[in-house]
Amino acid sequence: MATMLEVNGLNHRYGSGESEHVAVRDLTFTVETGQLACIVGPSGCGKSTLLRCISGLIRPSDGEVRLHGDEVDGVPEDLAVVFQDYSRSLFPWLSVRQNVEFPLRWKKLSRAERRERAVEALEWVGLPGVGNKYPWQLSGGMQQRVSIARALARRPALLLMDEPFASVDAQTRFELEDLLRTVQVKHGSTILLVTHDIDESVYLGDRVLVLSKSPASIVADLPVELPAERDQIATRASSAFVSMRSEVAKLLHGSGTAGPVTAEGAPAAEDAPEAEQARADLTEADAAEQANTAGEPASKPH
Ligand SMILES: Nc1ncnc2c1ncn2[C@@H]1O[C@H](COP(=O)(O)OP(=O)(O)OP(=O)(O)O)[C@@H](O)[C@H]1O
Repeated sequence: MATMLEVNGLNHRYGSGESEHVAVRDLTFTVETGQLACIVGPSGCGKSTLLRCISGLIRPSDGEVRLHGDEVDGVPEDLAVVFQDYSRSLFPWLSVRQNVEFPLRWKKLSRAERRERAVEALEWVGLPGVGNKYPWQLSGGMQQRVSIARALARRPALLLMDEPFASVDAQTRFELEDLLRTVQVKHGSTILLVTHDIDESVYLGDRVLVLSKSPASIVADLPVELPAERDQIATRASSAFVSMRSEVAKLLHGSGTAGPVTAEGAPAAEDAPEAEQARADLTEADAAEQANTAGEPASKPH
């Protein structure tokens, strides 16, 4: 399998002197073509900073990022990003189809080709026939599907997703997770998805990269040994899923002492404090993310 993304010795510092803050420390990893890699890390560890460096939105203090061998220096044309906050990334005054078509304006495509791609991408995400509606006429989950369609319509070499399902209800989240895996398997997309939800990282990923607390460094790079076809109920109840989720929780908490998690998802009694702490860290991260989505490029399609 060819390598799509290479991150070599990446460091990023904000500020300088006394106010210097190291957000990312010495990150090195690759993502292979066609892989869905999940990055999971605690709140504030530097996940978004890492994605900003990969997407060329900020220049790393040290190290390099390569996309299909080319050094990233500015936002690559064949990279797309899906953010958590769909309501700020879709243009309310454009129809759904026009939103999906919008970033294609910069590609050498005729109007008919742009329209064709938009219609096709909306079909991929299960939204045929809504092209003439406006985003605000759709549910939150549907709006996020439109954001995903807009990213896919560009046929990106790499799709970056920053907590893409953190703002929708649990049922919709499950549907969108399944949609993403279906689209990825069907179209061989290469995806790097950041989340602070352990279960989501294991359910979605072909691989899970676990980050440390701030500054982010890689604690583990784990292959997900689950069948390619996943099911929200059967997969999550399987022993392979439960054991991997427990391993990731232990790594995230950093103690390495948290014990097994029961098949029902509750930590085994003697290990409850560690596992619960890991979960609490992540719940806190969820709350912080919901409360503060500032800092992401607003109203700008990617
Ligand atoms: N522009 C900035 N200037 C200074 N510090 C920043 C800036 N952006 C982020 N930071 C700091 O860098 C650290 C990492 O932030 P980042 O947003 O990358 O983390 P994160 O893991 O994505 O957080 P969360 O899980 O809450 O989304 C934090 O301590 C944050 O305060």
